Amino acid sequence: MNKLEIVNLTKTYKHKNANENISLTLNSGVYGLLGPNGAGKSTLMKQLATITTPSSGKILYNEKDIVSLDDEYRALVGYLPQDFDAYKNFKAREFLMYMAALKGMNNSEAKKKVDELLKLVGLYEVRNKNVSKFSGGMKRRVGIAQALLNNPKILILDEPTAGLDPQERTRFRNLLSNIGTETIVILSTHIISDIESVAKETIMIKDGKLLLKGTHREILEDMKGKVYTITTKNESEVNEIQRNYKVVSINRGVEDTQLRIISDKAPSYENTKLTEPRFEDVYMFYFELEDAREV
Ligand SMILES: Nc1ncnc2c1ncn2[C@@H]1O[C@H](COP(=O)(O)OP(=O)(O)OP(=O)(O)O)[C@@H](O)[C@H]1O
Repeated sequence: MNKLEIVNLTKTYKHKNANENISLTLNSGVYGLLGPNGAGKSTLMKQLATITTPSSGKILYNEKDIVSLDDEYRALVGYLPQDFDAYKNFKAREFLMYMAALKGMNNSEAKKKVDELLKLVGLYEVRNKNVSKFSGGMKRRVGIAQALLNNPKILILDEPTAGLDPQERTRFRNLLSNIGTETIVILSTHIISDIESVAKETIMIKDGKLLLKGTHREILEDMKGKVYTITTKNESEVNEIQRNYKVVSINRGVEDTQLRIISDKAPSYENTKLTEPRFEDVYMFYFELEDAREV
């Protein structure tokens, strides 16, 4: 069994609820945590990683409260914080060996694991280079490697793909699909395509509250009948549509302009077509345009 239960979790900072009454059950597999800035993703992850304690509610691992499991629980967790920064004066391998020692691994076990992970994240060739010389994406990969040192049963990754280039992102996705089978992986991101390709379920939060949790297919099913394309040659119509609807994208062609919009009711413009929802539409439906544009 590998089960995390989050029960009515609330975290209050001063007078603000960063998380409010969140209840979720998670089993092995990859979960994508999606939400705009300030939604409460990092706060939820910090509580799962025991970096911060809940104001109320509880977290159970295999039916036991993680507070009472204490170090036994921590030994099962790998965590990549959002603001992860490897100690700059360390070389990559040296840093991972140091982290392995902190996690209580013996030297020969650590050497084997560190080299394995350096290869896995594609940093083996540069293992003896100073982390300070690394790009943002390479530093992130060091962070991912340190989170994997103890073969975690629960892997918490706060924006793991921030700063990764497309090639690094693909490598990361492949890596995740290999570890996801026996580990509970929770990853937060603003990048919808990360979630589309690796997550078995998506958890969406906004203003600290759980909006929905479901498989890709379930979430898209809910959006059916709400996404339309409108094609027009009339620029004032384009402006009017932008004022009145949630617009996911605008394609300006030579002849005409096509808008992709979200609406509960069919718009009455001449060239309107109901279309199949995509994940970016879901994001747009629940969150705001500025975030959707980051995709
Ligand atoms: N230590 C803290 N003290 C006070 N308020 C905090 C603290 N940490 C988070 N908050 C507030 O709690 C809310 C949720 O923050 P959190 O960092 O969890 O969001 P997030 O979804 O991870 O955002 P982002 O995508 O920008 O990282 C925000 O309003 C934030 O300002």
